[in-house]
Amino acid sequence: MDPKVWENPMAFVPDRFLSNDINDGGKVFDITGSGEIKMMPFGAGRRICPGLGLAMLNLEYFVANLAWFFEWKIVDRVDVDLEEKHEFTVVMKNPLLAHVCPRLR
Ligand code: HEM
Repeated sequence: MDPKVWENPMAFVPDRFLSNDINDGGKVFDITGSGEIKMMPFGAGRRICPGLGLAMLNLEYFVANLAWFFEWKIVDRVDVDLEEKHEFTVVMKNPLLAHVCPRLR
């Protein structure tokens, strides 16, 4: 992949969360801010969230279930737009529109 795409924080490159370094063979993305700070949803340092491990397990389970039980489709003629805006936190400028249907068993 072109490294310039990788460096653009707005580009849809979920693989960036597999590694801190595209050449290191899949080391896990550091969300603890112990090396460099790229993303620290649980804070960093001495007061880092002690529930980090529990929260990550739950989030993976939650997202896996959303993908397993529902079919997700974008709304016709509305592209996914990753542009952001600053409110209390950073949010999507144009919220994601999706059709969500239960998968038939
Ligand atoms: C997605 C879920 C969660 C997020 C995003 C989150 C995020 C955070 C953040 C940003 C802090 C502040 C860290 C700092 O001051 O540097 C924090 C603190 C804390 N979190 Fe979480 N947390 C989550 C889940 C949990 C869970 C599941 C528990 C407990 C079971 C927990 C317990 C705590 C406690 C006790 C603190 C205070 C730590 C201190 O001040 O020393 N959190 N969390």
